[in-house]
Amino acid sequence: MTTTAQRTDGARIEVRDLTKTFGSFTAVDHLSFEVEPGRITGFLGPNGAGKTTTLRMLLGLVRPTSGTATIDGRDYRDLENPSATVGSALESTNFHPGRSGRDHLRVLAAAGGLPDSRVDEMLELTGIPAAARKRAGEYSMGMRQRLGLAAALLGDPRVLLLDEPSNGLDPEGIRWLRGFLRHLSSQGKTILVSSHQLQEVQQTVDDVVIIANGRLVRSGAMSDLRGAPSTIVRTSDPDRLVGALRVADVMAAAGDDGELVVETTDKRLVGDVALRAGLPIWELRDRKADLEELFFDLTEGTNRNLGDGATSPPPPTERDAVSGQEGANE
Ligand SMILES: Nc1ncnc2c1ncn2[C@@H]1O[C@H](COP(=O)(O)OP(=O)(O)OP(=O)(O)O)[C@@H](O)[C@H]1O
Repeated sequence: MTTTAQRTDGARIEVRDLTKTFGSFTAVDHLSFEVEPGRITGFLGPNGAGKTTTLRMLLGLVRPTSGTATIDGRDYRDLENPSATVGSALESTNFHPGRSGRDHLRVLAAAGGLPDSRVDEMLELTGIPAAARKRAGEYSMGMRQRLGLAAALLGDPRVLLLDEPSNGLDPEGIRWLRGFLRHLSSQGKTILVSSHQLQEVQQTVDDVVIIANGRLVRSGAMSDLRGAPSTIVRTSDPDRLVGALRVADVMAAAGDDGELVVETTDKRLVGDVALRAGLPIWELRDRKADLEELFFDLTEGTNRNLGDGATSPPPPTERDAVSGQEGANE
């Protein structure tokens, strides 16, 4: 791993007041957010929220109606060395089915002026060296995802844009991807990952950007979004324990299924208060606020693809795509 061994100079992604309309339909609506180097950022939203359209604008594949989407301070098309700046894997399916994984990467490497040795390094790095000679049409979904990742990494880019990279990976593959992205971010790379798999995202990302109906609904560090950590406790008489905790200056409220949510992480304190009150402890554990809960609270009922037609978009056309570049990076 010679080329990925050092820490890279960070490159920020900046989306400012970005809007994209298709006819009368607004797919992305005055969206602003930043993605920082050395961090993994999850890009979340219900189906049709505008994630892919935003990623395509960042890659210069779709022209914004207004606003800007820059990488390292520039529009994609103004980057001096695009393949060393940004790598992307937007879809995992569009490799030429008759071409081997290695040949596919060689074509991309040649186009980017990179040596063939880089191809073998990337096949190794993404765990598919044995599949190098196999035709891409025979790859499993998980292997196509890894090949897409290998293609994205060819130019050792400072920024990675990945659309649903864990789709089709088995549990071992998902664990591998998590470690792999963590390794890349520790080198200072800027990683933006769209995903629907919230449990997985929760374990992988440092920051999230959540959008709905093309608009930002929340962004920030996972640790801030989760709210204050607290403790779950279960006992025979929850009301009495709430009273006893209040005397000890600790607030508690009823949660689901007879449990209490206590506003402290000090489990020993909760246990001592219960003991003094003569109450049994049936369960005592940390409560980590759930990304899934937060996501549904923020985006409930906003899936435009399930609408009644009044708010649905027109059928996709290619006329708004930047001519000649459509699909160039995929
Ligand atoms: N070329 C196009 N012409 C018309 N409408 C489009 C076009 N491209 C995207 N849209 C619409 O814009 C909206 C946002 O689509 P987009 O693919 O960006 O959403 P997404 O958040 O990536 O969704 P998913 O999670 O399903 O991939 C959708 O309703 C989609 O149908």
